[in-house]
Amino acid sequence: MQFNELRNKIVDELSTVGHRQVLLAVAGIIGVHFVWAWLKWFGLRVKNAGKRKRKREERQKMIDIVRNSHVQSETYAEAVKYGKHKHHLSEETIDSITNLPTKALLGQLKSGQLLAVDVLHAFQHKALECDKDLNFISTPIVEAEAAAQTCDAAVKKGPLHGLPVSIKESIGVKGYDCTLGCANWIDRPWEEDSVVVKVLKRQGAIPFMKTNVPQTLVSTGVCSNPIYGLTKNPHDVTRATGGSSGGEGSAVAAGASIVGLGTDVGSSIRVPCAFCGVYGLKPSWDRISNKGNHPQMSGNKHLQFCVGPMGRDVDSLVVIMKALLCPDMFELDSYIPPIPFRDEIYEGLRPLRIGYYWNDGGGDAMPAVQRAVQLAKSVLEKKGHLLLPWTPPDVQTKAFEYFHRIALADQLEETLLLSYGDKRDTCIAHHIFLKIPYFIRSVLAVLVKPVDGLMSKFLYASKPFSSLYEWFSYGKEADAWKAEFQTAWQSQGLDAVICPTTSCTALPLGDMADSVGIERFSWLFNLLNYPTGIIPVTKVTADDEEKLKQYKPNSKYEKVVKRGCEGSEGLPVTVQCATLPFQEELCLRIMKELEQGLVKMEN
Ligand SMILES: CCCCCC/C=C\CCCCCCCC(=O)NCCO
Repeated sequence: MQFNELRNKIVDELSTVGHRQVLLAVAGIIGVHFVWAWLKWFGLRVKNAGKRKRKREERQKMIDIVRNSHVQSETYAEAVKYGKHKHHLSEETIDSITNLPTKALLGQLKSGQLLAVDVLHAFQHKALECDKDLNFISTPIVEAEAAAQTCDAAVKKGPLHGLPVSIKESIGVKGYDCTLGCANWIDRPWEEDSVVVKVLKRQGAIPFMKTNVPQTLVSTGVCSNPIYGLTKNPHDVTRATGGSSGGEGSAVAAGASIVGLGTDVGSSIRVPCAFCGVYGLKPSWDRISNKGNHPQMSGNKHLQFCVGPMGRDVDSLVVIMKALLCPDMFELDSYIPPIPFRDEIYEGLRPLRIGYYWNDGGGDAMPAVQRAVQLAKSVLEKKGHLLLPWTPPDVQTKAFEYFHRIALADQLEETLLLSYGDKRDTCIAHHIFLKIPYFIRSVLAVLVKPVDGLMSKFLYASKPFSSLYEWFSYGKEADAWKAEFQTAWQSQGLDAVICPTTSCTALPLGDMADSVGIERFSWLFNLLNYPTGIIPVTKVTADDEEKLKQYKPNSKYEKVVKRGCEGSEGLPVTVQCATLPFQEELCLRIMKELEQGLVKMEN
């Protein structure tokens, strides 16, 4: 039959059926489509619930394996009785090992004064004990035992000989899932270690646990997901750890890890450092390899994610950076510029010009945070540097829009897909806003503006791109603004800036820490791609609490943050130090001087 004949036949047939029946048929087809899609979604939800339960059981089994290999006994003779691999460390010894500063621990491991196996057992023991209250372990790495034994038998000792390190869940470790707290990624174990894990192992480090993350990694307040649950802050278990490297922050702050690896695309190393009071470094893009990690958010070349160390002191960050910046890493990932750690910059003595601020044009940080910046300023002045007040240009206007529009360019579609058909954690509940068509969001932005200026700004800045041309043009505009920013920085002759990490200390769990904007002060350096380090400088005092009472909030955000900071006496307060791209060594130098100056002040 010819095509025309067939078409005429169909038209004839349809004309006898009538419009009503046609409409009914179309509605039926659409209905079946939706029911089918819903059934598929529902089936996935049921399947995912089962996968999550099994994963939790598996985690418990792994914890038991590690726990059961630890038989506590006071004497070595008893340990021998239990078997060669059982640990024989008393609580006292465990404390003395786990409390050592990184350099001292490495020194004792290298000299043979401490065995890698004992050090591993001490940290495993401490981690398992602390985890009961804090829940920072997503999974122990059981191969650590064999690695420590191999290390003890080795003749050649690497720079990180026997150093136990913790690894964020999203970083690839052979044989282990990178779920990001999403059931869809359960049972997809990594076939290979990521480049950073390979290099750390080759340098003698012993990865011994993977640490928890917020579901999808796109939460900077609360670290929680439906597989492994909520991670708590060791300084106050009713407060958030920050995210997304919250498991690392909690573990390091608890003393259960001396140093670990986190990732940061929009503050994820730095907010947990601030909330948990630990040291951290977000390097420039491409200084440290990202190859072999979970690819979430890695497709957006205007905002790339960085792997960086989080640790107990500046030395821990330095030893990890030195170990990673080696020919092995440059060979395993040829996209990384082969720039080794430059001791001459880290150990430099040149007096520096450092800008400082606690208001980026979007309101003052909380009083304790302002005091922390002032404290850092006076310590650095005593070290001989020139500190200048500086307000970075256009942060709350242009930069806010550039960062958020670029970060949300795909309307979080990749992120929402990760948790499709899965239970969604409350820490990412607000992501669903991006499913509302933009024209409705823009109306909402106008309506909420009088009561919540920040939410209104978020809603405006979530504007999607209508074409690739618009996306390319916007990228060029953002690059031009970055160049202007660099000019403003260089016109002051700045080497670095010191500013708050975020405007508050650790916020209470619940709605408050789930709210948007926690990454205030830190996202700027993702947009700019400037290396940024976090240094704990003080603790909230009674006087800060008094001043907080007088703090006049100018927006709903400041009101929320002020309320969250109430009752925070004793919580750690950090500052942030940023330098120009690829100046990680300079950033670490300033952090080290600050750390030394603060210790001197205490004594
Ligand atoms: C309309 C309001 C919804 C806004 C929700 C999103 C809020 C902020 C924008 C993106 C922030 C990115 C945070 C990324 C955190 C991070 O660094 N993750 C680590 C990935 O390695």
